[in-house]
Amino acid sequence: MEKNNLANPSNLIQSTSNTTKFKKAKNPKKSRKSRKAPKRSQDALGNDKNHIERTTMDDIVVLDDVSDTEGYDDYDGHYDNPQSSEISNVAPQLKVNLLASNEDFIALSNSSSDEEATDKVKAQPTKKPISDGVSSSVDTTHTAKLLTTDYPWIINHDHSKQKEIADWLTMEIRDFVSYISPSKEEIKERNDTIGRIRDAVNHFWNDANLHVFGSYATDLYLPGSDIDCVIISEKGDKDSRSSLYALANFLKKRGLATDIEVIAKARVPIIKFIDPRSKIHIDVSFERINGLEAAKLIREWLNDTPGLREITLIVKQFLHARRLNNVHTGGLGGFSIICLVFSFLQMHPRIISNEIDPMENLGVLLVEFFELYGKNFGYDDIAITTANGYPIYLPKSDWKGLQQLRSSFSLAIQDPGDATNNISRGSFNLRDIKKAFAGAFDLLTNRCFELDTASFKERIGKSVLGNVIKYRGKQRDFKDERSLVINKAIIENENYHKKRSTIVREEFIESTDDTNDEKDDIYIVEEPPLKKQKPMLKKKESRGVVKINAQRDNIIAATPLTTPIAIPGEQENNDDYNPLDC
Ligand SMILES: Nc1ncnc2c1ncn2[C@@H]1O[C@H](COP(=O)(O)OP(=O)(O)OP(=O)(O)O)[C@@H](O)[C@H]1O
Ligand SMILES: [Mg+2]
Repeated sequence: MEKNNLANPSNLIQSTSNTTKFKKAKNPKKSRKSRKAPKRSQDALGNDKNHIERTTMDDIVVLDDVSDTEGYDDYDGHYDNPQSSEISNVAPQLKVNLLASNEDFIALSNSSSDEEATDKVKAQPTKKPISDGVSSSVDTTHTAKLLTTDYPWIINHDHSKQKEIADWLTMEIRDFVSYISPSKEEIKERNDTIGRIRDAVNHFWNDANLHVFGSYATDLYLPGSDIDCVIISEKGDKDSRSSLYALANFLKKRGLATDIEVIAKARVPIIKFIDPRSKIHIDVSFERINGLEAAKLIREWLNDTPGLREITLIVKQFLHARRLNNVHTGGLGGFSIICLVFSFLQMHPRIISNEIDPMENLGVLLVEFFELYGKNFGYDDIAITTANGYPIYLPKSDWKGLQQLRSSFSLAIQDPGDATNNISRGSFNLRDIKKAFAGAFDLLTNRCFELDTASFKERIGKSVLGNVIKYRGKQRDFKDERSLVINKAIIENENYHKKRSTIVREEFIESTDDTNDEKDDIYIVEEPPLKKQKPMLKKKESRGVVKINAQRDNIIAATPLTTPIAIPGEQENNDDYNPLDC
């Protein structure tokens, strides 16, 4: 069993090298691929994890998960990264070295066009990288403007003159984020894609609508990320095997879907396909609102947590490039990554005390993130959860409903929308994830030391961040054009929640009116009817002593699990919300 010290961010501050010094807060705030069919996967013990029966009907792959237990663990929208045979087939020791030395890099985008581009890049006579592997030139003569550098975010963005290497890293992180953030065309393409599929769904089922959740509804997508959607209907009956198959067939006949897979019997039944026009991978699930709730919550986290988007995108790219973001093969999914970064930033002692401005210290924070989850975190004993909207650490033994884990050395993150759900339970390859994070910490700190002692001349054309992440694919502009085109998925998700809260309020008023009629002037406040209490956290309440104590006591908060905050009149499956009214 692997034992670790408990996570203690205050240790991290001391252990961070002089080359990655924090920058004090200037204005401290007042307070705080081509789609492949999934492979049969094995669990940590080598047992067949999901007994998938596979048939093909009318070119649609139908997958039946007869174990019917795992749901999101198996079908979570991450088949976009078929396991790299190069990595999976190497001997374990070598694999570790590859992960730690950043030699396992796989290009960023999963869309077939970008894969093609990547292949072309490999075929190009690329300029031989200088000794540190960095080349800052771009082959502009080639019509497709393919990159001949692994670190394109440094092109025309030279920060080598920065006195503090930590500042240099912070600037590179910002450049990377603006480099991979979506252009007007990309946002429009995603909007149009969803529009086409929604029209088809409305046409096929007149009581149903398509909603978007996941990274497109939170603006946390990388180029080539899939789009997660859910169909919700008035009748609530669209999750049957026959409905899934009928819709898949309809989309195919309309020319709206290729490479279709129907995964009907998982806990979360799903259709996966590629939109032929945009080549974007789409996942459609059915009759579940929790993803829509999570999208709203994550957007609130993003508003309240400076640096969350930046560090999350870097970590996502870091894991994506190592094929460690695929839950199906034991990697860490997007949702878990966001929770880890949110928890790290929200519990950082120097952010809590307003000593530092996270946006000015992204570099050190990234190094510390890798140190925390690569070296110090107590995976054996500690779970991550939220209380009153704030993340806290919780001894695993205090999480009463925690599902059986494959091993005590495993990540446990409580779903903020469902206290019984450990969202990282499928991430059984924690050893490689942890090693990759630890390796990234070593690589980044070594790089900082190396560049700190280098002359300005020696630093030219070098990258700090490029020591741990790379980008290959089509050349992009440094344009974050999210403010120029509306992301319709976000607007629709906001409208969905507005509409939903209006219905909930009206129902509540109606139920109290009835009471008044009957009892005349005897005023009785009735408990609103609850089908099932769901602990979806609302906006943050008081941070109180929970987190402060958690920090001081080595971040073990012996607080009870998230207190359920019930929404009056909420019905889990039938919320009376008519998506067509939106
Ligand atoms: N294990 C899980 N349990 C419950 N809900 C989950 C789980 N995994 C994913 N989800 C839901 O699906 C949504 C999308 O998850 P996913 O892991 O695809 O993240 P993402 O932000 O879309 O990242 P990516 O860009 O890599 O697809 C989450 O926001 C969450 O609502
Ligand atoms: Mg997704």
